[in-house]
Amino acid sequence: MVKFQDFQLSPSILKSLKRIGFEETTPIQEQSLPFSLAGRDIIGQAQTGTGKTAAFGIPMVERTDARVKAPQGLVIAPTRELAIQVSEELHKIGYDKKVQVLAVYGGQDIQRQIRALKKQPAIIVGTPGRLLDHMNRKTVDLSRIRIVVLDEADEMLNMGFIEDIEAILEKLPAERQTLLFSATMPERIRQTALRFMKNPEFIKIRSKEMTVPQIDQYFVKVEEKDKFDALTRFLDYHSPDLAIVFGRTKRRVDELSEALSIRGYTAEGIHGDLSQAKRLSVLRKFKEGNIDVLVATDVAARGLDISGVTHVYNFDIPQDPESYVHRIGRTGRAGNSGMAVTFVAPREMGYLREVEKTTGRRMRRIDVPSLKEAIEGQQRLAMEKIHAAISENDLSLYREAAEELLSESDPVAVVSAALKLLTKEPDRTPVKLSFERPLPAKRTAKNRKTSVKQKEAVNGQKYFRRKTAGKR
Ligand SMILES: Nc1ncnc2c1ncn2[C@@H]1O[C@H](COP(=O)(O)OP(=O)(O)OP(=O)(O)O)[C@@H](O)[C@H]1O
Ligand SMILES: [Mg+2]
Repeated sequence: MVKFQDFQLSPSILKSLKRIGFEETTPIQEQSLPFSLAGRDIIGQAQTGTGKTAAFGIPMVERTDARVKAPQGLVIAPTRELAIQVSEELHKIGYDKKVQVLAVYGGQDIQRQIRALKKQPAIIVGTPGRLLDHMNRKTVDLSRIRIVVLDEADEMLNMGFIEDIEAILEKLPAERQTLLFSATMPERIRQTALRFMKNPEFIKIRSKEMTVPQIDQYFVKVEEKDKFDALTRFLDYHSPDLAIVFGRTKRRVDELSEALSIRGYTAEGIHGDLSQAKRLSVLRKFKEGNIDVLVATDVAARGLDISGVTHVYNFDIPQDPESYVHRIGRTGRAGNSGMAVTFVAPREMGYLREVEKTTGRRMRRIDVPSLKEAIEGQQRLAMEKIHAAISENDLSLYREAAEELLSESDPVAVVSAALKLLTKEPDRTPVKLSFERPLPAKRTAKNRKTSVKQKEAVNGQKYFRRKTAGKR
């Protein structure tokens, strides 16, 4: 058991960590801190939800000098929501050291950001586009940056972002420290990364699987047209506390959240075409539990740390294995357990096997729950509500009415009626979803005859998707 006290950290940082409730290090923190605190460049790879933010946040706060009136630390993150979240965590770690942290991201009033940047915060967390915007306007001074972090590094060095990242890194002082973190790090991206680093230490937390063991992973084979009814069956049967449903496109997300609402679920969607205010308000409602189901594109796949997410449903199978790892990693965080169910159209089995090959873990096949199971799931929920009401409430005002009911009818009939009223029965209101073509078949052992042309089509599409992915 390694504690933060075992490292050479400033007393003010130890005090902040204690306030946050961090005492023991996670493996990535334990293994990377000796190098990062010594000023070394690092490529750090560790599973989702295992504390990579603090692994780079601690050395970053440690290396900033609150007396120097200039930004000294820079974190670049792929989405606005993640930039905000990371800035909040850095603020907590730097609280007792009085380190100022500012998030700059698109969709927020730029004048306001310019005013905040004038105060010379010690640490800036930003999305690439907005950072470049400030650099071009000369409203940010990066000449004193001593440490830069690419969070979700493989995504940042991929096609959608690489040019922006290069443009930003070029302008930073050469003698800076560079840290890269992600749960995934494909070899070709690692090669790209080396271009920006000085003799980096590669720290990979050794584990058999790329995903955390406490996420139960399942797949269900289902035709495109049957997917929505299958999803509602699962939601009824599992009755998740908080669930995220991932869809492939923005249109898909809009239609799914609409359709779920029609069937009585509290669901809302999040994707890159919504206003920033809307994105943030949806996310806030989800965190507070005012929405049970968040429907999202991959914009919510990486880095977001929302406690209480018990289930992830891949309504559409992700196109590449890395995306799968990050999506399901929204559950099972910080040692909690979770469940992930991936919907696979029959011709998409090749993608599933590819995911399994990358993660090193097999998904178990399950069937769509029956109507009976779906009702049972909701009944269980109603029963839990009754149990909770018994233990948490003063029911004395209800006793007389209860006794009256029981004297008039069969007790089992009374309770059955009460349960029925409390149970959300499966709803089959017809809904309309646009047909979304399953991914093109992948070459698998069984399917070796796929032509080169078809393979190129797959790759071409992948490239295209990646390119547009940058504009989320
Ligand atoms: N040393 C620690 N002790 C207890 N909890 C921790 C510790 N370090 C981090 N956590 C908590 O673990 C959760 C996950 O951390 P974090 O978001 O940094 O994970 P991550 O590795 O960056 O995941 P992802 O790959 O999804 O971005 C957070 O809620 C964080 O507060
Ligand atoms: Mg993270």
